[in-house]
Amino acid sequence: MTGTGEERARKTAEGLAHSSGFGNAHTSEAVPGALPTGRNSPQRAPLGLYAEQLSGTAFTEPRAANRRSWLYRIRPSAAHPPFVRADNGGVRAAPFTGTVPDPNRLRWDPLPEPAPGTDFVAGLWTLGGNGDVTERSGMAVHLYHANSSMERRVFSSADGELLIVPERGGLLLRTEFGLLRAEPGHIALIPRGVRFRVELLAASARGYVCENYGRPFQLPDLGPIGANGLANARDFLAPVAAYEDVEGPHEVVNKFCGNLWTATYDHSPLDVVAWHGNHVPYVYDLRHFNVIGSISFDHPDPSIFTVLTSPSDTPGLAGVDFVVFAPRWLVGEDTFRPPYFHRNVMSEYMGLIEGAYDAKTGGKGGFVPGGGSLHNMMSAHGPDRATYEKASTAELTPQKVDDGLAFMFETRWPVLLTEQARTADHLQSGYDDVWQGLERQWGPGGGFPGEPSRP
Ligand SMILES: O=C(O)Cc1cc(O)ccc1O
Ligand SMILES: [Fe+2]
Repeated sequence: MTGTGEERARKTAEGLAHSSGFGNAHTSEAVPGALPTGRNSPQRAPLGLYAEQLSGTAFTEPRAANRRSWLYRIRPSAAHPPFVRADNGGVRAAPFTGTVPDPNRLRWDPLPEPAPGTDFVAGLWTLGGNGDVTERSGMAVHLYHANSSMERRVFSSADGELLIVPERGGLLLRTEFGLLRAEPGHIALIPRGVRFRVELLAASARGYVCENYGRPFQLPDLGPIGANGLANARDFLAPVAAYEDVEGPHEVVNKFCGNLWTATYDHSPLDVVAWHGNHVPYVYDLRHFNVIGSISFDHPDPSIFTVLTSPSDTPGLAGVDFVVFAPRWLVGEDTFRPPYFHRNVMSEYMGLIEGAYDAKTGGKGGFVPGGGSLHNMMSAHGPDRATYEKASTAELTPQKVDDGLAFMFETRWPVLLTEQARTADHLQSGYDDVWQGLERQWGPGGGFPGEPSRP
């Protein structure tokens, strides 16, 4: 092969084939006849392959929730030497007990430049989270900043599902199920336990990861919205089978109960020639999100922007929701149109993929792409002063909000910080100031010009 790794990866990523539909019973074979028909585990799997089941839910979970796939591979995953502990780098896991839970509103700038040769795994940096990996509950917020492709090395998390949100630089994900390309503006969803290698499609790559320790993400119910809308199932793209038949050492990095472990296989573990099932990775282009909103008055709660939800045992209470603030029209009459002032029992981590967010000022020291904010349980937040002043006096003509793409990981439990997040140089100071100067309007002479004030 010729060309740089980056060029090779880009060529491979072009024109990828997919199998579409969230939650479908997908089937795929890279070689005709590799996928058995009529049964999962024939006495001898076709073409000398080994059959292996990968279970994402307990065998006995209800059919609607059950996730599993059958993989037909050159060597069974079981053929490996012992895993040994590896350096955790910037990766941390729940329970997050390293810092005192902090009720303050916090905001970070983007991660600093990584050292040369930092791949996706080495570039992972945990901000915080909640729950407990050993109990399969809660979530973690990670960020990544990488400048190198993974080589002869794959990663998987036994602790949770990985929802990857690229902000800068495309990723080619070589998974056990085949190839996916995730550019900024897309999300990638890697189910628990699925092995994958990340190759960069640009000189560097930056983004966010929600590690969902709880029940797998699913599309939210639509209730009165009807049978269509928000994220449509057909826009989620699974890969088609594509296998590597490569001998020689390959490092498998396994995140298990919070620590990184590594074992060296003597062949590529991405050797799946055919597969079928519904425990599969996906990419989804957030531009396909069908935004629903108010066409009369008032600002609806952002739950209408839910792309994916990880339910808990309590109906309507998510372990974590992934919510996107995509381009949309605002037409509400007599309405304060940006996000309202609020205190929320849920905790909100927000990131910005591009442009600006309509509740916050961008630019240096503001809410910027690659940065993030944390508004923990019951912390008071909402539009900053500049946004409030502008929106409360704006002329309410129809307005297109299309200068940014923001998202939120909204979780049922407070997000507790890692020590590295609490002490990071890129933690902004003075975030509280954005709500300073919201002067009283009540009282004689107060109120808006031309409107009654208290006598
Ligand atoms: O705090 C935020 O910016 C997120 C958010 C957006 C919105 O439209 C309503 C509530 C909310 O928490
Ligand atoms: Fe909020």
